[in-house]
Amino acid sequence: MVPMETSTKQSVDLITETKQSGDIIFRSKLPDIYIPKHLPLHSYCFENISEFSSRPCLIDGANDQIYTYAEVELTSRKVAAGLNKLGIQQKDTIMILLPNSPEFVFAFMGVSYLGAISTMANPMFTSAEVVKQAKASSAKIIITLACYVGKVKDYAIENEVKVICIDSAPEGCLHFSELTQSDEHDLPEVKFQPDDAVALPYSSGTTGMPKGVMLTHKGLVTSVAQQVDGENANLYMHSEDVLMCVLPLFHIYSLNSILLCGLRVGAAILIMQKFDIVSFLELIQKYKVSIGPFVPPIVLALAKSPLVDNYDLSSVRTVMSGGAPLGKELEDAVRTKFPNTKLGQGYGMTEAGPVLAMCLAFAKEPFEIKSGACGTVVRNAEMKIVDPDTGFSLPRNQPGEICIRGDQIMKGYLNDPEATTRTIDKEGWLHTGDIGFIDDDDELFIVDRLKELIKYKGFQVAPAELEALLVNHPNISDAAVVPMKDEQAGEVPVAFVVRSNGSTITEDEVKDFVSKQVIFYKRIKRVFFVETVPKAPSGKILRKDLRARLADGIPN
Ligand SMILES: CC(C)(COP(=O)(O)OP(=O)(O)OC[C@H]1O[C@@H](n2cnc3c(N)ncnc32)[C@H](O)[C@@H]1OP(=O)(O)O)[C@@H](O)C(=O)NCCC(=O)NCCSC(=O)/C=C/c1ccc(O)cc1
Repeated sequence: MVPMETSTKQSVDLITETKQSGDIIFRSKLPDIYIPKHLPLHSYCFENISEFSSRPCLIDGANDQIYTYAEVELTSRKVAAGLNKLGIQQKDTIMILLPNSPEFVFAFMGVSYLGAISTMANPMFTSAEVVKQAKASSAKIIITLACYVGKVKDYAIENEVKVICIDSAPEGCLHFSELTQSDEHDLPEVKFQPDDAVALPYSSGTTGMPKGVMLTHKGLVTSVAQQVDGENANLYMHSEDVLMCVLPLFHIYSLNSILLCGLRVGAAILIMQKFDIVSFLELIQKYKVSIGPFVPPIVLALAKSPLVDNYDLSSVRTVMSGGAPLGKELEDAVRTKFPNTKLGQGYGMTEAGPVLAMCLAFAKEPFEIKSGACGTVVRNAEMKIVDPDTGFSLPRNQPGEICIRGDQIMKGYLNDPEATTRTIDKEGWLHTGDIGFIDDDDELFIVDRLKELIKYKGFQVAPAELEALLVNHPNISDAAVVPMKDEQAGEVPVAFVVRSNGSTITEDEVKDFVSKQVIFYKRIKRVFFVETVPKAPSGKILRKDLRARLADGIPN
């Protein structure tokens, strides 16, 4: 690697705001660096492995099993060879339907070695939700646990999709050892293009149904480099760090900012399958976790749970919160409780690759930051704030839509050019649907959301998906779903429902109808019956009006 960074010293006259074709563009306070964008993701992640090949790479929190870097790298190549033996070729898609586990990592990296694409799905999804994603992504193999096979069995048989289990494989399924016992030398020669997709997470973006987000080798390499590369890395981590990996790897936050960043620097990645406060605290103490990338509900638990005082958490030097907004009060409370820990926020969105902004207090040579900010735009990228009505870019301290440009953003949505052009404009700017401003110190503050999205504990809920289910009910003629504030979850989905003529359908009936079809976090928490759903002449639901009604007090 040839770092082009000449100085890591903070310079007061660094130009972080420039004008280009009339646009006001913001950049990081950190200088741009050389990023090896030509490398495939796995080569980039394991580029420096010789420095730490015998160090722990993955620690399985469930059974204390440790896999070294050499083992993880070799097993990933074996998985690639095994997938190839099963007929998987470059550009084919594999579905990873797994909770956090070492096998998740072997599968994801193995798929990368083969030039194939991983689509990750929440194993708690209902059968309909999994099948929808498997179908849309044309997944050829599904890697899962025996207890989830029932969700995909019929689909797999009808479509000749192979199912591989990482535990005991039921009849008709293969065992993961078929992959890990392959000869790594049987890997075919793969010619990688930087713009080839490697990951296909699903996200609804600013509007509509969940869509496949094509993240490329170049995009993910760039995103990881923006965080952990350079003499003065923005998110400083190294091979002696232990990263807590409790956030689900099937979402891009954990996949990118924990797994891929951790691999790049040679850190130990401590895998937890499910959040449970006692085991979480025990594992932090036992393995001396130093970096905790979390979401606000976990930060809340750290601030509020009396159990925290029973453990020695002094090894934790960095706590990052992302995935949903962290209130200033909570941030201050945690800071007071853990004075020796750096706490700050990162701002990500699946489509943006995902990281747009990162707290500069996490840099190797840290900057002063303010509570409530979600970081400063990452290096090697451009950010602008756009007036949603006029499209003009705005100066500091004026809120508008946050837009980002750089090699890290998605290539586009799979098979959806219309949604892609709605999100990435002709000049390459990705429009986030979030409203924020940049202050005099280059810190970004998010203040509102233009997009429809609901965030339950950092999990995405797409209103359009729930509305489509609701209007399918014979006793419902129209429906709109919006977020309602919730202390535990941040937001929960609630529905405004128009009954069909003469129908007496009740709130519980509506809730049950939806609950049967969706994962737990998409369940509708309240139903408000209305005469009509407010709509613009174009037919677009006026969600702002409904959100305002909720803010004024519970309707009905
Ligand atoms: C760990 C959390 C915070 C809390 O988990 P929980 O305490 O189990 O609560 P849940 O509400 O999630 O789960 C509740 C239910 O699910 C059940 N459950 C739950 N996982 C299980 C299980 N593995 N088995 C079996 N039952 C289970 C659980 O038992 C429970 O069941 P029940 O009591 O019947 O309702 C969990 O909500 C969580 O992982 N949230 C994070 C989601 C997430 O990663 N989002 C990121 C999206 S991508 C993005 O925004 C990117 C931003 C980004 C930002 C910065 C960056 O640097 C980069 C990126």
